[in-house]
Amino acid sequence: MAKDMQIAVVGSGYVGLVAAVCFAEMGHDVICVDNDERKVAALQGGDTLIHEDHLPELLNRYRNTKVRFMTDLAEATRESQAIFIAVGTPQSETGDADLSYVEAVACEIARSINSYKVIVEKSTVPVYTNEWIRKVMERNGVARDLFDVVSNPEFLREGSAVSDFLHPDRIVVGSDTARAAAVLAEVYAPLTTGAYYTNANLIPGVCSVAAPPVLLNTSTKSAEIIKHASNAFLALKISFINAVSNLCEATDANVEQVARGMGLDSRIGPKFLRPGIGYGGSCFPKDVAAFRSVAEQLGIDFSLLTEVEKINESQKKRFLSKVRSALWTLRGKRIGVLGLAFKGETDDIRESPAIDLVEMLLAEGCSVAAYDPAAIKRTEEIMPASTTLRYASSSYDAAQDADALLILTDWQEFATLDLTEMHKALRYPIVIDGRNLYDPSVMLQHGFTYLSVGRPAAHPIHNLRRQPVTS
Ligand SMILES: NC(=O)c1ccc[n+]([C@@H]2O[C@H](COP(=O)([O-])OP(=O)(O)OC[C@H]3O[C@@H](n4cnc5c(N)ncnc54)[C@H](O)[C@@H]3O)[C@@H](O)[C@H]2O)c1
Ligand SMILES: O=c1ccn([C@@H]2O[C@H](COP(=O)(O)OP(=O)(O)O[C@H]3O[C@H](CO)[C@@H](O)[C@H](O)[C@H]3O)[C@@H](O)[C@H]2O)c(=O)[nH]1
Repeated sequence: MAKDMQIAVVGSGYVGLVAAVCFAEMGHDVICVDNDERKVAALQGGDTLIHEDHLPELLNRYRNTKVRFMTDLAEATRESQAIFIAVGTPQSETGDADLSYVEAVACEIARSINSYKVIVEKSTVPVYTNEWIRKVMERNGVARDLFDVVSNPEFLREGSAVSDFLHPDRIVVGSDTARAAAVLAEVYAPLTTGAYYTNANLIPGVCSVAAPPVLLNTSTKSAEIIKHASNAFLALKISFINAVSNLCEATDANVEQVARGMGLDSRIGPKFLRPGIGYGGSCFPKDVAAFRSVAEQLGIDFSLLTEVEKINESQKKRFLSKVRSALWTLRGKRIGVLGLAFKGETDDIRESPAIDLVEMLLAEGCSVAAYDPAAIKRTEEIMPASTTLRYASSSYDAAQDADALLILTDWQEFATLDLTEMHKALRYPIVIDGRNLYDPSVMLQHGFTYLSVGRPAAHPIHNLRRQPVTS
């Protein structure tokens, strides 16, 4: 039964598309619906539209067979047992999650429902959303025994989305009825029983050695809160280490040593203790704001989250001050920038701190040559090239004749630059690294002035003159 369950996924953005092809990989038949006709046509033709490891391979394996893409939600509703809603829940002006896309989908399901369905919140939504979906269904005349609403939050990260989906730490199912919980248990059975991991056709590097994930059954409200609380806690961890990194800079201590010393305590753990230029992306900024807003509406003081946001904002300004401290004045300076995406291995630029920094540099009168392995096309759409902004063809092209090179995204390829080439390309050998990709002593050996986050700066003598390369 689990092998041939018919599932609908509504929304074929990041989460919807990854969920659709991964459900197919788990053995299910999937209809993936989007109201963007252009997107549906591209997906039918095999274009994923996003840069994500393993996604093209899975899309091509299953498109138009086990995964059908369409715009017709009514048909998808009628044919499926479980309908996963994975549409956007962007931040509204007040900080709340804008749930209008979720509501529109619920209304459309209500119009076409013909037998018992489990409606699954896969989008990140605030507590009580399941009750609102229920109300929308009932207001549209759907009998209460024709549906259940379940919360099944998604924890995948961009850049490792397929691997995260097929090999999650936990699968949270918030359901208030045993009937709906049983349907979700069946959907995820290939993972939770471990059966999927014995498949001979596993994608190399994704799931070869896997302990089956824990299936955690909770109430719907608890599941909704688990998602917001998890993202807010991870954001808090990042802001905490960023604040600690500032303290390290003020005392000439080294945040990497401090983070390692903290992370070895198993109660703290080593992950999400990388300092940088602040968190970004389509999730943390909006989800922290939405969680804060939920607390406010419930009359609960959660000003800790306001502090998390404040530290995150100030981290970008602090990085700009670091650039100023290395270059004295900024007007007219030529800056090479490595990285536009909000993190490495993705072309997503939503709420990217790198883009914010490029905007700040341009506002200061700098000219910028920026390079990113995958995100230039998307960036050009919101920030076209101009007399002061050029998109470079490589890291070395971005560095050519620049007064300083900034590393703003943690792409793996930026951690393995040819430092001798880079030194030759730059007008002054100054690297300001917002992601701590290099060992300061190695940069010093190569003759760079090297500033990073929360670690003592490396300054060769006569650091503002071009230095001979020593390696
Ligand atoms: N991006 C992530 O890494 C991630 C991870 C976990 C959870 N989430 C959550 O998942 C949700 C989706 O995020 P995303 O990044 O995939 O969003 P996205 O913007 O990439 O995709 C949303 C898709 O929904 C489609 N859509 C909107 N209204 C529709 C409708 N009425 N019918 C059919 N399709 C419709 C849009 O055309 C779009 O393709 C959000 O709530 C987000 O917070 C995202
Ligand atoms: O130690 C760290 C870890 C991350 N970041 C930054 O934090 C942001 C978010 O990174 P990450 O969490 O890896 O990426 P996302 O794809 O945004 O994933 C987060 O948001 C998703 C959407 O809700 C959740 O599903 C994931 O579990 C959650 O990790 C990025 O700007 C990173 O550069 C740091 O600065 N330091």
